[in-house]
Amino acid sequence: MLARECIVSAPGKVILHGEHAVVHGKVALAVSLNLRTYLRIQPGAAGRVSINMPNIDTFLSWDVSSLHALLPAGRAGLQNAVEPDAAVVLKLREYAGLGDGLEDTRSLAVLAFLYIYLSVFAESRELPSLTMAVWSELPTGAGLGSSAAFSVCLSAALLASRGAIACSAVEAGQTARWSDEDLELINKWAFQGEKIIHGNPSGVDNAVGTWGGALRYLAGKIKPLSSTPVLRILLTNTRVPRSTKVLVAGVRDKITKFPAIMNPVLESIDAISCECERILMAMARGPEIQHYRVLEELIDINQHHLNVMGVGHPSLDRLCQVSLAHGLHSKLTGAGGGGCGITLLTPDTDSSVVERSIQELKDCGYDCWETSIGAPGVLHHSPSSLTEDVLKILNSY
Ligand SMILES: Nc1ncnc2c1ncn2[C@@H]1O[C@H](COP(=O)(O)OP(=O)(O)O)[C@@H](O)[C@H]1O
Ligand SMILES: C[C@@](O)(CCOP(=O)(O)O)CC(=O)O
Ligand SMILES: [Mg+2]
Repeated sequence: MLARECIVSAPGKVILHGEHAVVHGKVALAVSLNLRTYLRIQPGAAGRVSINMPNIDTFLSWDVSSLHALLPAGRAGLQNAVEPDAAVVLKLREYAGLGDGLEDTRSLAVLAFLYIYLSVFAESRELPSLTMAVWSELPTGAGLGSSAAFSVCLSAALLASRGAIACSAVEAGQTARWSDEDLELINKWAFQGEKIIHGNPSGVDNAVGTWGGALRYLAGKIKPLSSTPVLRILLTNTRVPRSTKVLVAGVRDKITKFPAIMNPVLESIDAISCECERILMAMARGPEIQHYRVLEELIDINQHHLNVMGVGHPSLDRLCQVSLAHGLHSKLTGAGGGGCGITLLTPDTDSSVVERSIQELKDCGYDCWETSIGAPGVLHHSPSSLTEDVLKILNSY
């Protein structure tokens, strides 16, 4: 059996407030980014499954017949995306030669692919031969949700290829969205991919990757923030590598060790997200400079909380100091421990201040750029809707 061809993309995200706390049932506010992950599935060489992930320098190929032995027992059906079972994940690790306990970039990506591929096709009589290529504009492991964009793409492309969600041809030069029902299913399976990569994800990143735009996320409940003001944000990548899985586990340990100390911090972050949402709504009706002053204070308080939770890093402290020297307020975004931070630009920020801040942050060895937020969620592409660069990369596998 050959897989159907399918090209998809999904955006990264920025968490304005609520990272980590959202894993423990608190509110997070997140917005999609104009940086995307692109993934193409093609009918591959007969009897082979090949995956090409140039961002992480990983190129692997297996015999379909050998993958059959890995099909999970007790198949739950496509609508009930099942939690990755530890024994199943261990079996996949052994099969792919990844060894137990390996949490590196490549292992997690390979496991996420194998898990979603085998689960999505578990009920069909045959496993399809296919070639997958994935390319991302997002930095990997930097807090911008590359794992979720990857998981959303995997889920959408494999479900479409299986015929479980709509997969009709997209007109030349165009992209298409899926129905809400299809998006729900994409999101469910992407969440399972995130579970492999993050261990214990909240689901906010895959929700943004699936639906795009700005949203409020609380314990699995997604509320689109329909009327938000246009916010100008600087993104800074400290380029300090870190793993979301390790950082999320560290926060959980701290909460277990010091519940009476950490729970009030989580409550406070929840209140920050709620206050931020209230201000954003008021700004959508008529922005005033005082609103920006409140947003700046909320950023500062939250950054202190994130440090208390143990997910700060000297590189992020430096970002906050450099930007504050120019009157700008920053906090980490995503899992922290390095990776990216956001800086709020306000209407009274002079363009020369922005330019000087960007230059000073670059002088620290960081990447820094003004971003645009609110991109569409997962998209189905015609090949001609892709830029030449992306098409060239996907076509080379
Ligand atoms: N383009 C990609 N190709 C392959 N794997 C990817 C890609 N982008 C992300 N991943 C997977 O996601 C992981 C990074 O996820 P994570 O630590 O959550 O950081 P973030 O989501 O902030 O980028 C990588 O280790 C890798 O397994
Ligand atoms: C820390 C957390 O809140 C966000 C992680 O985002 P990222 O993987 O660092 O992009 C974890 C989660 O919500 O699953
Ligand atoms: Mg992630």
